[in-house]
Amino acid sequence: MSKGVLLVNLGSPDSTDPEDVKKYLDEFLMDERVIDVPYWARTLLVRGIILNTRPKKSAEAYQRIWWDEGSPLIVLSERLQQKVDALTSVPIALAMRYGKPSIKTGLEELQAQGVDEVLIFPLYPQFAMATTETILVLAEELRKKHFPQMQFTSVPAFYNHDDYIRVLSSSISESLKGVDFDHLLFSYHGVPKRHIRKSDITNSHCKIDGSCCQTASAAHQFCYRHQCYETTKLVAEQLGLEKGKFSVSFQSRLGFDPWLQPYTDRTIERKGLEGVKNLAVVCPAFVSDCLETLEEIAMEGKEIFEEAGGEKFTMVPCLNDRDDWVKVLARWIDEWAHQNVAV
Ligand SMILES: C=CC1=C(C)c2cc3[nH]c(cc4nc(cc5[nH]c(cc1n2)c(C)c5CCC(=O)O)C(CCC(=O)O)=C4C)c(C)c3C=C
Ligand SMILES: [Fe+2]
Ligand SMILES: [Fe+2]
Repeated sequence: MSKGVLLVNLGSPDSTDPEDVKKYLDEFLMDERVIDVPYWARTLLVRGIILNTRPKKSAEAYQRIWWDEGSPLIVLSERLQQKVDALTSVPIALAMRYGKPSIKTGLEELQAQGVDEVLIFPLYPQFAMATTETILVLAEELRKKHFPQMQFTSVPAFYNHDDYIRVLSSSISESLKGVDFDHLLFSYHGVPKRHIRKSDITNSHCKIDGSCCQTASAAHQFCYRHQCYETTKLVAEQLGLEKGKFSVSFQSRLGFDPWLQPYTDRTIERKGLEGVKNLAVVCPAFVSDCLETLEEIAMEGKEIFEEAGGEKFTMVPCLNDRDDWVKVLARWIDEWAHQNVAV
C-alpha cells in the first residue's frame, strides 16, 4: 500500500463578499455536529434566522483581517502543508471541512499520486464533535462512496502530547519575552455545554462542574473541556507560571444556549476592571491564526480591555508554520509512514 496524509482545517469563505460568507456559513452551520438539533429546527434557525443577518456582520469582520493572498487561515494552512511536505517522505495534501479545498478534492489529489492508505490529520489539538468528529465522519462517508479502495487512520487529539506542549510553550515564551505581563489568558473556542455531555462516552461522568474534568475518567478521551484545561495545566507547568497568573476562558459563543464558561469577552473586561494593566492572550485551540484570533481577540479583545482600563494587550500568535511545529508534524507523520515497514 502507498501512504499519504490529509491535513484538515476548518475552512473559510471564498472571499469577504457577504454572498460567499453566506454560502460558507450555510455549509458550516447546517452541519448536524455544529448545530446539533433536528434538521427542521436547524433549517429554521440557520436559514430562517442566522443567515438573514450574520453574513453581513461576519463579512465585515473578515474584511478587517483578510490578506492579499486570501483568508489567513487558508494561507497559513497552505504554508504549513508546503513546509511539512518538504520534510516528509510521503505526499501531504490539504483540505478544509467547509469551503475549499474540500476533503473530497484532497483525497482525489492523494489518489492521483497512487496513495491508498491515508492518515487523516485534523488540525485541532483538542477533540470536539464540531471539529475532529465531523471531519472523521465526513471522510468516512466519502471513502465509502468514492474511495472504497482506500484505508484511513486518524491522528487523535494531541492536547497533552509532549511535543505539542513543548512547541506551544516555546512559542508563548518567545512572544512574551520582555513583556512583563500581569496575567496570561488561555482563550479556547467555546462549544455549547450540551456538546460536552453528548461526547461523554460513559454517559455519567460529565457534570460540567468545577471538578469532573479534573477527576480521572475514560470520558476525557473525548471531553473538549478536560482537554483545554489539560493543555493549559501542562503549558503552565512547563513555563513555571504561578497559580493566579493565568486562567482559562472560552470565546466565540453563538446563539442563546449555555456555552462553556467563563466567556472570554467578559473575562477580558473583568481583568481590566480589576486593575490588570498588562494582559497577554494565547488561543491554543487554533493551530492557525484566523478570524477568531485576529479579529475577535487581537482587535475586539484589545478594545474591550483598553476600555476597561487595561494598558498593554499582547496576543500570542498561533503555531502557524513555525519551524519547530513543522518539524514535529513531519516527525509524527514519518513515524506513522515507517510503521510496519521492513528495514
Ligand atoms: C477549536 C476549534 C473550533 C470549535 C470547537 C468551533 C466550534 C463552533 N464554531 C461555531 C460557529 C462559528 N465559528 C466560526 C469561525 C471559526 N471557528 C473556528 C474553530 C472552531 N469552531 C475557526 C478556526 C473559525 C475561523 C474561520 C476563519 O475563516 O478564519 C464562525 C464564522 C465566523 C462568524 O460568523 O463568527 C461561526 C459562525 C459553532 C456554532 C461551534 C460549535 C458548536
Ligand atoms: Fe467556530
Ligand atoms: Fe469533563
